[in-house]
Amino acid sequence: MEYLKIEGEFPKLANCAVTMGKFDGIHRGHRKLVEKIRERKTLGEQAVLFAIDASSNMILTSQERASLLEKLGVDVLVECQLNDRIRHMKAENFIKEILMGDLGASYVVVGEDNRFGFERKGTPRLLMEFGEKYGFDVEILSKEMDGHRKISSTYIREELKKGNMEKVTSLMGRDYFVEGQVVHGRGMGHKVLLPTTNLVPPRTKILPPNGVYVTSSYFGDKIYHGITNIGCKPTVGESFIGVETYLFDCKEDLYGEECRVDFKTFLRPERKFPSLEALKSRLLADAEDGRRFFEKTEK
Ligand SMILES: Cc1cc2nc3c(=O)[nH]c(=O)nc-3n(C[C@H](O)[C@H](O)[C@H](O)COP(=O)(O)O)c2cc1C
Ligand SMILES: Nc1ncnc2c1ncn2[C@@H]1O[C@H](COP(=O)(O)OP(=O)(O)OP(=O)(O)O)[C@@H](O)[C@H]1O
Repeated sequence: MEYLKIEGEFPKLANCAVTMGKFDGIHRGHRKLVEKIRERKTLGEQAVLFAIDASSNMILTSQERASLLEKLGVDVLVECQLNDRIRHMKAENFIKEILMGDLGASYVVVGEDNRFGFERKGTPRLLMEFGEKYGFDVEILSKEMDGHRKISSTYIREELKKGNMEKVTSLMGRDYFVEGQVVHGRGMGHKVLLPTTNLVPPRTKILPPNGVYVTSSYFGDKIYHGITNIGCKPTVGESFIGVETYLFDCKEDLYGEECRVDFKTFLRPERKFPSLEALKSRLLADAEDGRRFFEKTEK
């Protein structure tokens, strides 16, 4: 996949099947659109996703989004900040200059409530009108629903903030995850408590509430189940919010390895314990809860 981060001019492409939007999370709705541009590859078109990039509070970092889109078969990811040029461009000019002019769109697919251009005046209907006039295909998709509510990045962020990981998984069609390199903690874990892997989550990423979660950690193809604390370890005091996992039945040294932690369910809020012994007995009870979760789901 070509990953183009636009600073100024757009690239000149041709014969493209394009979808566009903010695309944070690549949730089930987004994937319907990606599937459509992928299908058009059989007609010799390139599958192009035009994504407006936000810089904070993201479900996925830009890099995580890019690697998911690559796996889903997108040929070109065009990523652009919501800068003054884009913000102030009239919807008609956005279609003519960027979609038709730069991206050479022969097909455009968006969701039924998609808005673009200055004052968000661009609509699916406007795209249809231009498509008919200038000869490119336009498809408008109905929204993928969760009961009566449309699936959206906003909805997923709300559920993430509540720690409702089961709902997040169902809306995304995949578990929420945090990726990073295993770094050294203060070493107290394996000396006094339990051995753990520590990750520093990316700054731009939205995190569920501080607390303990049942998780699966991936190191390449290798998977370990476990329990993860998100927080600043109030019992011992840490200055930043970390993601710290106790992996079940793991004897390996994993420092320096790249890891992805998938979140399954919330167990309890993070707490300040009166002693490390009290924390340790809670951790052992949490681990039992975590193991029971997997015993149930893997039956
Ligand atoms: C599953 C899990 C749950 C945890 N829960 C808490 C907690 O509720 N309160 C707390 O202060 N620290 C909690 N911790 C963090 C411990 O304090 C931490 O493992 C210990 O301080 C070792 O940190 P270190 O690796 O930086 O030495 C938890 C850690 C794990 C792995
Ligand atoms: N549930 C859905 N079903 C089908 N298409 C969707 C769905 N959600 C978004 N889309 C479409 O995907 C593209 C990108 O959507 P975008 O990320 O901008 O919106 P969103 O997911 O609703 O997020 P937000 O809550 O930030 O508005 C748009 O064309 C949009 O209409």
